[in-house]
Amino acid sequence: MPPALLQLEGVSKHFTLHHQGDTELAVLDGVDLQVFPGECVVLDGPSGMGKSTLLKLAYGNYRASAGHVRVCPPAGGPIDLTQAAPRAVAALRRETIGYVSQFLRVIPRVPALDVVAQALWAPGDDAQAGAHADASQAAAREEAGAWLARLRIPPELWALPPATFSGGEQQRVNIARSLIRPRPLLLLDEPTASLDAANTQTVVALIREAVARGAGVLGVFHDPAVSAAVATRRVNVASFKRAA
Ligand SMILES: Nc1ncnc2c1ncn2[C@@H]1O[C@H](COP(=O)(O)OP(=O)(O)OP(=O)(O)O)[C@@H](O)[C@H]1O
Repeated sequence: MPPALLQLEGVSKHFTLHHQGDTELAVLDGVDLQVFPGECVVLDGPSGMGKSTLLKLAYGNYRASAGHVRVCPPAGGPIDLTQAAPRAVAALRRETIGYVSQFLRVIPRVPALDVVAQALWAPGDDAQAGAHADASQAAAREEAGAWLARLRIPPELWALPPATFSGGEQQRVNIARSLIRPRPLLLLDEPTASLDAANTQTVVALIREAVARGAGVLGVFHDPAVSAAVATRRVNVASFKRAA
């Protein structure tokens, strides 16, 4: 069996609510979970159980209160996000982990086409001049255009910054930006939440294509039909609760 792309071992996450007398909120406890290449693990469980929190732990947005969160990059051994330096986390996010949330973090004044194409540029490309950087940026923009077209963003919007786009348009730009680079591990937090039926089907197809090329996917889907269409395995987050 190939090594796990993501391995959570004995992971707990508690929040300290400082504005409520430092009350401890225990959200996840004893999480043992692995994601392997070529599978789509769907996280189930009632609202507020900790599904998004688990994805944020796997992306390094939240630091685990206990345990280990290991991500395996294409070259080299696993890296423990609970101990990794910020530079190592940034490299993992660039090359190994794709994360789609419901919201696009809008970058002011950057056209939608470049918001997507930038995910393909080599680090520093945007600061470099010269024929090589120009050619690689042109190729990245061409590929970005193909992704935006597939996700039905009209070409007249490509040159505009997405700040004024509709919620569904912003979400599709976000999906294109997060998936255009074929990273091995994808974390998807309700990626179809504000999409119409046609775009939802496109995203289902994109997820299946990623799994078929060997990516490992860990996702949360509000729509049971989407979840059924992509899941190869299900894990109920309610099982990661401390016994009362
Ligand atoms: N940064 C934070 N600070 C304090 N509490 C938090 C924080 N993030 C999440 N929580 C709490 O952790 C619990 C789990 O939240 P989370 O968003 O992970 O649930 P979920 O299962 O994804 O819910 P839903 O299905 O409604 O999206 C909630 O009670 C939430 O209030």
